[in-house]
Amino acid sequence: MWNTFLGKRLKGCKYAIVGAWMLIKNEASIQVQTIIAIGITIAGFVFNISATEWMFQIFAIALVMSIEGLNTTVEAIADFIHPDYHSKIGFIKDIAAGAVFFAAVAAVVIACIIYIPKF
Ligand SMILES: Nc1ncnc2c1ncn2[C@@H]1O[C@H](COP(=O)(O)OP(=O)(O)OP(=O)(O)O)[C@@H](O)[C@H]1O
Repeated sequence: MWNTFLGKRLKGCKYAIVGAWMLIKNEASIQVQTIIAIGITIAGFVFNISATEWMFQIFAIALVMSIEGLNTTVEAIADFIHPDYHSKIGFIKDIAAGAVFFAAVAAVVIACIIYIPKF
């Protein structure tokens, strides 16, 4: 069953879910973002935000957490291939963190656009 086309895709999903759980279980930054995601989702229900606002909010949460996951991946690869201090490793880690910063700024702006008018 697992060697069929569908079986291989299902196996891929299983690995992806395990990877997502490992991120949530082990990475402090992902844990903080998960708590923020839960908080902002509760706020969405409390303030009864529109379908369009839900779409932007869900997209912003997914964007930040996805890029944070990739940032963690880059850090893990960098530490694996070169555990010692190296200016190139520092550069690679800094630009990976910079990618998260872009998404985080966009998410904060989206949250402000949705929630500031509700006060
Ligand atoms: N091996 C290294 N060589 C050079 N600079 C490094 C190295 N490791 C880390 N740094 C510098 O320290 C910063 C933080 O790196 P670190 O791996 O601790 O990531 P972090 O942002 O603290 O992420 P996390 O908390 O998820 O581990 C990097 O952005 C980089 O500037």
